[in-house]
Amino acid sequence: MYNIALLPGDGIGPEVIKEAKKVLYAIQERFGIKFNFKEGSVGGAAYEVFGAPLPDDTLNLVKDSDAVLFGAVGGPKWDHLKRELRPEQAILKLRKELNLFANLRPAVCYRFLADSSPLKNNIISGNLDLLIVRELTGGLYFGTPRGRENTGQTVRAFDTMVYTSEEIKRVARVAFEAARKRRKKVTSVDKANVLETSKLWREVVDEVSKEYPDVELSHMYVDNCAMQLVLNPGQFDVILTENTFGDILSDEASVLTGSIGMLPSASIGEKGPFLYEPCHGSAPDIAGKGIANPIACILSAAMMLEYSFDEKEAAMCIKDAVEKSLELGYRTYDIKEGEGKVLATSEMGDVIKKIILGL
Ligand SMILES: NC(=O)C1=CN([C@@H]2O[C@H](COP(=O)(O)OP(=O)(O)OC[C@H]3O[C@@H](n4cnc5c(N)ncnc54)[C@H](O)[C@@H]3O)[C@@H](O)[C@H]2O)C=CC1
Ligand SMILES: CC(C)CC(=O)C(=O)O
Ligand SMILES: [Mg+2]
Repeated sequence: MYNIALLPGDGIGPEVIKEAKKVLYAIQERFGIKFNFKEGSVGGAAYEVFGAPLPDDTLNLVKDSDAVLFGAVGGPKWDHLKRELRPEQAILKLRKELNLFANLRPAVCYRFLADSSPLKNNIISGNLDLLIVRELTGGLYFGTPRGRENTGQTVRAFDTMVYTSEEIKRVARVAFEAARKRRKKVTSVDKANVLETSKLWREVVDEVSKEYPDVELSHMYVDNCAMQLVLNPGQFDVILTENTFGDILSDEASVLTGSIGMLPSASIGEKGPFLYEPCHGSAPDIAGKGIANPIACILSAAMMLEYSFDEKEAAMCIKDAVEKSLELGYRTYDIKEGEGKVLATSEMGDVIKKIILGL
């Protein structure tokens, strides 16, 4: 029996979590794996009830679980709040509290979705399979000092980017280990021509690479990487990068897969519970309309089965069912093309569930 903390959050978070749960119940039925779901309040939804984006009860629930499936947090309703109270602090705190220092974001363009990619006329289209390994608990999102000073003449705002060699080493090892199971190529992305943190990043990654002589390492500046992703994404196997760069580059990579609604993620560390979440946010522009693409969240559940529970067959079953649904022409609005069958969020979940159950 696996204890799973479900944290739906805000906007489309609850809509996509509902579909992932539906799919996990189908897995339970087909494979006899038992899931015990407990739901926790997080983000703006938690702020409204408890006055805090990550209440103690939710943190305790998470710490007592075997894995966490997270929806999304945030929205314009809470944009006026001071930073500590904003919904986004919940996910940052969870990552830090659980020491989830590596975020794996696989960007795969499914064959049947190649026409949805803006690169459809590029020879690479339909052949995109890269993994972004993003450092998740350091860098700009956590560095201190941060704040504001009003000098009377102007307002100064500042954030700090800090990395220690240990932080770089441990996430680099995750990237090299992942590359070993893939096409054995790591591209480390930084801004070492300008930033001191990036200079250290490069030195440490070079050092770690000596432990992995079978893996080819290259370095690339982040601005060039942003361009290369669009120009020739097939050149990448594993992209290793720091927190902010990885956040931005993965949203960019998601478009190559057809939509940000297709991109799952796993946040891992030395020991669980690990956290799984779609790469997208709460999408306030489509929230409540029942049109969000649930596939990123469903594939995040598949990553949970693989990374937290080693249930490889069940994980593969979800991935195959997603691929089959696309092959059959089912689409959500964000990946629609031509005359394809455009489904609502819950209908897409139903299709994937039925494929898993062979119905
Ligand atoms: N991990 C998290 O909880 C994250 C939270 N956020 C928060 O989410 C809120 C909205 O942020 P945005 O910058 O608008 O990013 P977003 O990812 O929520 O949305 C960007 C665009 O992608 C579309 N989109 C996102 N997910 C989709 C899906 N599953 N299916 C179809 N279309 C989808 C949205 O409709 C929107 O047009 C903000 O408050 C932000 O801070 C943003 C990113 C991550
Ligand atoms: C919402 C943020 C804290 C981070 C983000 O955009 C992400 O992790 O993708
Ligand atoms: Mg992001």
